Amino acid sequence: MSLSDDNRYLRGGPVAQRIIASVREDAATATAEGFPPKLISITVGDTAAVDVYVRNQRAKAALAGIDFEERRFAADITAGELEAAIHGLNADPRVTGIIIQRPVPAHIPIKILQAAVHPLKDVEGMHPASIGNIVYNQLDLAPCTAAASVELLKETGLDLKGLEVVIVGHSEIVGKPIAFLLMSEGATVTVCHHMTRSVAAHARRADALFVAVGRPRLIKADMVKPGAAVIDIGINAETGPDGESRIVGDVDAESVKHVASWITPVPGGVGPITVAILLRNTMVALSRQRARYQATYGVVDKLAAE
Ligand SMILES: NC(=O)C1=CN([C@@H]2O[C@H](COP(=O)(O)OP(=O)(O)OC[C@H]3O[C@@H](n4cnc5c(N)ncnc54)[C@H](OP(=O)(O)O)[C@@H]3O)[C@@H](O)[C@H]2O)C=CC1
Ligand SMILES: Nc1nc(=O)c2c([nH]1)NC[C@@H]1CN(c3ccc(C(=O)N[C@@H](CCC(=O)O)C(=O)O)cc3)C=[N+]21
Repeated sequence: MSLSDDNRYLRGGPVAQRIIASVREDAATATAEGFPPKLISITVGDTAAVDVYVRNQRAKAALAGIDFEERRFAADITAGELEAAIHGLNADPRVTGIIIQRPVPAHIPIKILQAAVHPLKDVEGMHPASIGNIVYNQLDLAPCTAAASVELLKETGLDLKGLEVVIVGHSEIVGKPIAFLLMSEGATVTVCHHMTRSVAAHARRADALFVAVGRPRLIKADMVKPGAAVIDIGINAETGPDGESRIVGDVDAESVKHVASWITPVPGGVGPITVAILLRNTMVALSRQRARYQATYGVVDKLAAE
């Protein structure tokens, strides 16, 4: 298929803008009704990809009318202290959503933190009780990056039913949820990881290739089927030839763009949609909390209840 360079790029900006515009309307209505949305981000230690994400969360939350607060903790904090902080946020009625930025330092088991977030405030769908929803095809609150990646694939117009999809990377937050979301859509899914014998052999069969590993230029042109859609999820900070720090993905875009029919740029691809979906998930969490509030107190309006 011959496409101009411009059409080859699946840009996330316009999709993100659409989502944020709709979140903004919902947030304004909820705020007027006495339920202002508030998102809390928890960061432990320092990671470049997290800094980029948090910076964009802050900027886009402001655009959408969602209150945003970052809580930063030193890398030597204990798991118990963090759990206590999360329990405090669970108990605070002003807090709608809590996101725990990954990675956390090795001495803190991430699962303990994810399980500490109340499922009604779990805006990433990472609580053990939440992640099961996508296995049961309840997809309205899925892990943000996975949902964002699938959203971008849909922009190609490809029919997902029976589509041959290969995912490289099987983390709980990206690769695995993408596999479940795509199975729900009827795709045939292969998942590769560091023990896969030949990632290239699998990748070359894919009509749609998702890559979430965290290794710049892991995927080269000879690993891609001509005409495929390539969704690059990697966010890696590296120093460019000019000595400046820059963000690159996991795909060698310069070579792959000549083989693939669609490729997501980094930056400007999956990342902006991830942020938009986090905000959308915050509104989904808010409406679940309102439903709980109504069921408990029999009123829809917190202000009217006072
Ligand atoms: N754009 C966005 O919105 C987001 C981007 N990211 C980015 O995506 C990337 C991946 O993130 P995340 O999933 O959290 O990372 P993890 O480190 O948790 O997972 C990486 C995965 O890649 C697999 N892997 C490692 N080496 C290879 C290899 N040589 N071949 C095949 N698979 C391999 C690992 O397998 P195994 O476990 O078997 O070793 C693991 O499943 C990072 O660059 C991150 O910054 C992450 C979240 C959101
Ligand atoms: N619990 C958790 N969930 C995550 O989803 C998660 C995480 N932890 N830890 C860090 C990674 C990384 N990540 C990014 C998301 C969006 C951009 C983003 O907005 N990128 C833009 C902007 C780039 C820029 O401003 O330079 C882009 O790609 O165009 C970046 C990085 C989410 N992650």
